[in-house]
Amino acid sequence: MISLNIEKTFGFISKEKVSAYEAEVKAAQEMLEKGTGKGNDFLGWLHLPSSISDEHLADLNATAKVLRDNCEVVIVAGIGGSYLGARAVIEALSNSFTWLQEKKTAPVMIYAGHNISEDYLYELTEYLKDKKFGVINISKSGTTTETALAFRLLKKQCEDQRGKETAKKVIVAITDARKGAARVTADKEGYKTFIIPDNVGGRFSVLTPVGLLPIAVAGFDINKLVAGAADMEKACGSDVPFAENPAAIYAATRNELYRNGKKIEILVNFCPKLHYVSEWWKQLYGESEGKDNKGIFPAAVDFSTDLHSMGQWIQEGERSIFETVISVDKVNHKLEVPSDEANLDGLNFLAGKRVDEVNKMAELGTQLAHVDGGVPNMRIVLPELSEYNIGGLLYFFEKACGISGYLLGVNPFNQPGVEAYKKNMFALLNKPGYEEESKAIQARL
Ligand SMILES: O=P(O)(O)OC[C@H]1O[C@](O)(CO)[C@@H](O)[C@@H]1O
Repeated sequence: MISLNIEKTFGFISKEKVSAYEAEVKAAQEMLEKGTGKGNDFLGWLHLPSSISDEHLADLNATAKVLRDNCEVVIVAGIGGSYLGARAVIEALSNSFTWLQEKKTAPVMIYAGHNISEDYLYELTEYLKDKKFGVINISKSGTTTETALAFRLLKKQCEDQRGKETAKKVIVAITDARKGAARVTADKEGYKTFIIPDNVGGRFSVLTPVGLLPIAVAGFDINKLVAGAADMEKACGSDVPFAENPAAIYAATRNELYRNGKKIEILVNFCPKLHYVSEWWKQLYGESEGKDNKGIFPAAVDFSTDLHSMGQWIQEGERSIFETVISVDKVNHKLEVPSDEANLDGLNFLAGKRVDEVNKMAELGTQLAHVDGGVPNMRIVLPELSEYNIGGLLYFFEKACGISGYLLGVNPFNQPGVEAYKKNMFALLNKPGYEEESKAIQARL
């Protein structure tokens, strides 16, 4: 199970001040449990892990098998919470070069519907031309432009290449039970569908079929992922005392840092496989807390890579940041630094050492340097990258986010600000129904 260490924040905020959040956190947890807080119609994620049935997992695994048996490539079409969770888990657990390996144990997973780049979509459709591919179309609203546009292209190509009957077998829709264009199309075409519950918002949906189906298709054990999340649900439960509850402590610490002028949280990893965990986390916290002119800005870096770009800013720039490091204790493979007779690179002092030992010293050295430079530091340790631990990590962040949003005094479960760009885009594109907005926006150009 993951563990949290906040010792290296204490030069900046006091332990007593963090402990003093106990009552506030308790109130926030009660609001979540009793559904008395803002956004209380979106609390379906709270006890989701412990309520997932074996039958549901079996249905997901069976559908994943159909896709695995019939596809060389599977496209996950979705944006935001409708793709980031799946990508986060799949990339965290996959071989870094999985798509280059000759002997494949699972379909190549590709993501679309998360941008409107003509080149991206053209290149994707070109790549797919000789591939037996399938599509998982994921959209809670069923009307998101980016995803709908990509799906329109992919559906046609799949039907043209594989025939309508096979396309029906290898296209799966994950969407609302009743409404939205994705639902209408799936029902009309007879696709297998999974439902995103009404009371689970996109960014909290990784443990619904939104995340679970693609993760299973990619060959990972969703039963273990859910088990890890369920154990974390217990560990972060409202009955767990504040001092032993990682979600409570994380939420309290980051809010105390925020109240002391630390407006930016940088999620750090020392393992590139975690890049998309950070992307998922950015949406979770950004959409949940960034409103009412408030909220910690969630940023992320991949170290040691970004020590050679953002490292300077973090060490010596404006002191408005703190770091939360995700550290993986045990790596999955062993590789030692070889000795070299000529030693031209001067690295023989590392000969015989594990590469991970060098990485761990980079991590420790960075932590000490950044704390010395005025950057408070929290550390989340994962024993290793596994389905179980990643499941726990995701739920930990979700629970802490719910608590943290209530500590901040916002509704952590809406995202009204996202509509502004959509309204302008539709007005600029003369979407029917936007005539007034179109006129108004044209007058501004
Ligand atoms: O699943 P949908 O409805 O396509 O939405 C995708 C994403 O878009 C947003 O609604 C923001 O526009 C996110 O909250 C969500 O995760």
